Amino acid sequence: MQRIARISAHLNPPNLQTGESSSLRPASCRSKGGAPGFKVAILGAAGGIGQPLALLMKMNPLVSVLHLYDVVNAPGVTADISHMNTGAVVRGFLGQPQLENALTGMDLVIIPAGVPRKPGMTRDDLFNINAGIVRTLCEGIAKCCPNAIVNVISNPVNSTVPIAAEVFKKAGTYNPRRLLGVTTLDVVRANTFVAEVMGIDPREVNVPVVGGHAGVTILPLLSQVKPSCSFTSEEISYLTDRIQNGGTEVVEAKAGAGSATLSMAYAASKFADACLRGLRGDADVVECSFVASQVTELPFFATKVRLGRSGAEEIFPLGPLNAFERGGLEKAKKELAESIQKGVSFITK
Ligand SMILES: NC(=O)c1ccc[n+]([C@@H]2O[C@H](COP(=O)([O-])OP(=O)(O)OC[C@H]3O[C@@H](n4cnc5c(N)ncnc54)[C@H](O)[C@@H]3O)[C@@H](O)[C@H]2O)c1
Ligand SMILES: O=C(O)C[C@H](O)C(=O)O
Repeated sequence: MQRIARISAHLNPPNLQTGESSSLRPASCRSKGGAPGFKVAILGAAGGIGQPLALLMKMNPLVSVLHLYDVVNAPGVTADISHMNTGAVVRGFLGQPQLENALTGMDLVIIPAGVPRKPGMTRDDLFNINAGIVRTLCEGIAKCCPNAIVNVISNPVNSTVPIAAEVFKKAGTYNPRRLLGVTTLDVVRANTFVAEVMGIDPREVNVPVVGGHAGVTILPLLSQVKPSCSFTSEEISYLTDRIQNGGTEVVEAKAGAGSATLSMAYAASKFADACLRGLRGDADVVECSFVASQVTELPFFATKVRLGRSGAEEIFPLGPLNAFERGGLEKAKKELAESIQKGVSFITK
């Protein structure tokens, strides 16, 4: 029987629509669902972030089912990823008519769908295209998997998270704990750049990065770095600037070919894994995320959050800030307030 399975894998090409193997396969080859675990969908799975993120989620032992949705190329990416001999069963979904099937039953939905920046653009320049994409996808989530945890990657995150919240409110499914803007790349960069300056292993560094995910709204709290470090004012100025402009550094280096994709897929997979560990009931799963918050007067703000079975179960306060960070916080709040309002108005106007 095993020999038949091996031969049939070569003879039966994947279904061109979905990337799943065709019905010509013998019953002995039916996908049975692999190991127990969580069901995860990636929306925008054929993109620069989506593809390496799909690869990393297929490698995650907590994932039993992986749905890959895109408006282009989903079957090819699905066929490719599905050959990896890891536990998750992979299914592909192509185009709007297949969105509902992609979302039904999902525990976690990750959204990297949308256009990336080119040199000279701000993240806010992406609003006109990405706002509508995020709205449509979130309408699908509200209908098909209203209890899923949602990780929003599409930029501008400072506006797309409020858009998602308003879509869910309109549908009557909003649970602020389950809507999480992904700011992990800021922390990943901060850890890397601080480790370079201090001459230590980046895996041992933890820099809280709060606020939002664009320019001055990205606020690294260098006074709270673990292990505790002291920096000169020159180092603080260099590190703050590099962390706030890390995205632009990559956009310029890629010279028109997009923005961060590989480091972002790493960051998104790290954050998704934390969400899944929280869903499993692990204790003390803490990551920074842009969430509905009462830490400041703004309705959304990124801080450390504790992830649990129902999403962001505890939102940590900012902790003690030095004068430099207090100044940065005021600048961040001013820009964030406008970006949040822009997202809210997109749905409510
Ligand atoms: N949060 C962060 O830290 C962070 C980091 C990097 C990039 N981003 C953002 O992530 C987004 C994606 O970046 P990328 O480099 O992967 O872009 P990309 O253009 O390579 O991929 C985007 C994918 O989205 C798909 N898509 C477009 N409309 C869609 C729809 N309606 N439904 C489903 N899929 C759709 C495209 O077909 C494409 O495959 C951008 O908005 C970018 O700015 C965010
Ligand atoms: O900079 C971008 O446009 C993409 C992303 O937000 C990043 O920080 O790399």
